[in-house]
Amino acid sequence: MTTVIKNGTVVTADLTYKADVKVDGGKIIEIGPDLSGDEILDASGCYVMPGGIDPHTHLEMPFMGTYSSDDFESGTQAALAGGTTMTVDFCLPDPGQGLVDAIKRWDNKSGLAACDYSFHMAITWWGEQVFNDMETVVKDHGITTFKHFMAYKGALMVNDDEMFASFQRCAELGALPLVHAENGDVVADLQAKLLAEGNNGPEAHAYSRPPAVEGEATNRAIMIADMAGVPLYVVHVSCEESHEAIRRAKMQGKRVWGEPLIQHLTLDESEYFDKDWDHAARRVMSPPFRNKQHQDSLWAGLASGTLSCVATDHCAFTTDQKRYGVGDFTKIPNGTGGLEDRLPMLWTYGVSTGRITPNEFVAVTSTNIAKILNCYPQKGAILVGADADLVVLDPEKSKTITAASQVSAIDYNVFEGKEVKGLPRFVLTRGKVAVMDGELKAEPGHGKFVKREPVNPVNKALSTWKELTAPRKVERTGIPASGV
Ligand SMILES: NC(=O)NCCC(=O)O
Ligand SMILES: [Zn+2]
Ligand SMILES: [Zn+2]
Repeated sequence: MTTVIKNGTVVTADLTYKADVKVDGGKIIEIGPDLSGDEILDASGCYVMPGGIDPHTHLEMPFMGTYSSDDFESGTQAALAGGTTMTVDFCLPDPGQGLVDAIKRWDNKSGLAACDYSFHMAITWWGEQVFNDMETVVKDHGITTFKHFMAYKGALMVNDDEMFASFQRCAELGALPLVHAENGDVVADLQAKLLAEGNNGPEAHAYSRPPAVEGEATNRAIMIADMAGVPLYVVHVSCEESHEAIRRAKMQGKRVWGEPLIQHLTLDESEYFDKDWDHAARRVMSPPFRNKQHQDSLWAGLASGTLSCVATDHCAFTTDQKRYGVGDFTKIPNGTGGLEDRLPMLWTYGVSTGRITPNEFVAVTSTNIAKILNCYPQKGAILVGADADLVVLDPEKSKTITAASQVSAIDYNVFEGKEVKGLPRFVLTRGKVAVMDGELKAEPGHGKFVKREPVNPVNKALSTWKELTAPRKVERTGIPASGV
């Protein structure tokens, strides 16, 4: 059966034009005027765009003594409700656990995904098995991105020598390292000091993670990636210090990409000073929300291209789970939600305000990450042959965000009360209509794993240049006899 999206304006990362889009067998089969088909979706007054790709989610993630409350079933339905048609989740091996073993757990969890998804693999410890498994993960499982936590000391954190070893392995395999950039040693010390002083509320979470610890770690990761001859992707860039490091690296010709979150772009540190403990704790995440100057820096990065993708880091804990940390802020599970709200919030606070253009909106919510993750143009494109992952966005449709009306399984929403404009009229996931006239019709189990190929052109260019400019032994004749 063919479906035609009619009378809309196609908006991609680089073009805006009037055309109908015809879909069959999960793929885009034709783009042009006056198309006919079995099912017609009227997109009058709407923009037809590639579905959002959220490169950073933690669904049913075991973390800080509990599990994040949105699983693949509720999380991917929330994603579709907001126009996101692909999520990339993090596979987390336990200490000492093999990487392939960890994938099995994530495969088991993802069976009820309603939209397509892929995985990043986290490097949570280092050893021969990890070194060997990395090749299997890339070649047999199509997971080509490896995350390194520079924070969460005593849990997920890896040290510089482990990171350097892993980055070099990524370079050999054509894979891409990712970093959570915060200096975990300094954070741990600051946490202990704050607690000892009786500073145990959620605001102390922000005090323990100042922008400087993020800036230092970002610089360090960039240097290590440069030494290893590999590109680098920095997740949840929240401040000018980290953005500045990425900006400088880019100007030096280094292949470094930065990912701000919709939360950091639109919510600020004043949330932690709220008198209501629950309100503040619900917003505890790492890195924490920052002030307006940092937000301006992130917006400028999106407009100028020094920051590349907007994600959510969706890691949703209920109020009861957050209360594990009453009396000790270090025990508040870190993470917030956003999957359902990323596109409408970015449209409202980015496009409607003139901070970014509609084409830039598509670039930072979909196309850029599809290219970085090497799944473009299967994903992130409106082209014949691409997957029919599409969002038909009505720029006039508005709503007030409330927890009561959300799809996500948690009992609050960090964007509660925000008025947003620019909502999906239709969402298609591989050709299947998951949002029909604004109503969610997602089908748990429809989602498929997206396998990715290693060695994208950036890795290849970088390794070619590194090899060409590598230090070389000087061949000499007439070397004098040793003085000994
Ligand atoms: N960001 C956060 O606070 N929680 C999720 C885990 C992570 O990405 O650091
Ligand atoms: Zn993180
Ligand atoms: Zn995360």
